[in-house]
Amino acid sequence: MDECLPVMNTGLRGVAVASSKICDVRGKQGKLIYRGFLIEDLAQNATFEEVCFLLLYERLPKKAELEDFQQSLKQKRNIPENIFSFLKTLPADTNPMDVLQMATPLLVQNDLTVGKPGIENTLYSAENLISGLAIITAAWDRIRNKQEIIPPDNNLSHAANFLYMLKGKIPDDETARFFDTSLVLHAEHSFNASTFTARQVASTKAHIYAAISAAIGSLSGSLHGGANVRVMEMLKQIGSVDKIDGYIQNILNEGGLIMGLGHAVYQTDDPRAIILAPMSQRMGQIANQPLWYELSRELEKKGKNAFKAKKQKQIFCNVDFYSASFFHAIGIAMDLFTPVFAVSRVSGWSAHVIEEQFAMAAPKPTLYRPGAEYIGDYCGPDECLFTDMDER
Ligand SMILES: CC(=O)SCCNC(=O)CCNC(=O)[C@H](O)C(C)(C)COP(=O)(O)OP(=O)(O)OC[C@H]1O[C@@H](n2cnc3c(N)ncnc32)[C@H](O)[C@@H]1OP(=O)(O)O
Ligand SMILES: O=C([O-])CC(=O)C(=O)O
Repeated sequence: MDECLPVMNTGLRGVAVASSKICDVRGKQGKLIYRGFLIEDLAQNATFEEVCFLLLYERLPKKAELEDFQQSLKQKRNIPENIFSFLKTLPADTNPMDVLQMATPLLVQNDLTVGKPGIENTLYSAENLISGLAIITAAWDRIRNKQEIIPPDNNLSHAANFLYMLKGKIPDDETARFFDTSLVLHAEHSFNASTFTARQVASTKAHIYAAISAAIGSLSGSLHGGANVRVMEMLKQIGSVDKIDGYIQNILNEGGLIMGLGHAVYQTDDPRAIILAPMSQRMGQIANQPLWYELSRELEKKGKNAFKAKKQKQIFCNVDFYSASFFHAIGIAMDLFTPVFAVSRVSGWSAHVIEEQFAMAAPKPTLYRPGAEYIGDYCGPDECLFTDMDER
């Protein structure tokens, strides 16, 4: 290896690899900020569409701008029919994250701007992706359950339309608003693993569809967005409050993970979990299923205490801890939790792809290409000698 700065085997924790104007995560304080605005403020006051505009266009929209933006997203709900035909060829048990990752690049078909220079073209693609991912996710759930695909309802917001296309029923206002807020909460989180993936792909000058598809793959992992599914599996496995202690002891003794706890950046509770907890409680009450919130609440307390006793350090809730029981309460299938995360995060990923490709926060675009310390063989002081097959 030639001279390289040694930040090896640390997962790049604490290493800043780029400047960004999109998001600030202040881990010690538990603050999450999108383009200067606190997440608490956005969750309280902004719709998902407003947040998408903020992330993509760097400021909150004026009324007319928001209306145009909403209209533009609605127009892009009509994805090419052959995407549905493709989905219908897949086995019904295909993982929805794999489906989303496979189908996302097909959205390129109704985007004549791809490959053309100019930020306005990539912004068009970003809107196409924001609309498209929601449609694909809802349609796949219908197709795999042998139900008719529901056409979009352009009187509905992005959040309400997604739930409508998923279930065939227009959600009540409270559910629609809560779901919209959950999309706001999941939209952006600086250089998390999937966003870094998207930016790295974008840095090669690959188009935004390639970057988003790669990011979906990255999000699917159980240490990242895929944790929300594992949280729900864990809650189901525990099943009742009296089983929590035993579950925790087993998991910690086996060196396993309590899903939804721990974070690479936050050293306090994730502000999104703090907002999601009462939303999960409320939706659980409405669905007449208070158990999952109650289990989560107890598991949080007991899990944190047991972790402290075992490791002599604290652990905190991340976004996936309460999103699981929240999504469950509003009737979203467990294996759709991570696709729903992607349906929201595509907005943040897109903003990052644009920032990366158009050097919006840096002097010029740069290809990511870190080094690695080679610790493999040299077969002696120099390189190995190639041996013929029958001499090995
Ligand atoms: C949207 C998101 O991506 S949010 C994260 C979603 N992921 C999860 O919820 C999965 C569970 N959590 C984890 O695996 C981790 O906390 C991560 C990957 C999120 C963050 O990890 P890091 O901050 O890098 O911590 P790291 O993995 O080094 O763990 C530090 C120590 O805490 C332990 N630890 C971390 N999280 C947990 C957990 N949830 N349960 C039990 N132990 C844990 C580790 O085993 C490790 O122990 P050790 O020091 O004895 O080896
Ligand atoms: O920032 C991270 O590492 C993970 C996370 O919480 C997110 O992507 O929302």
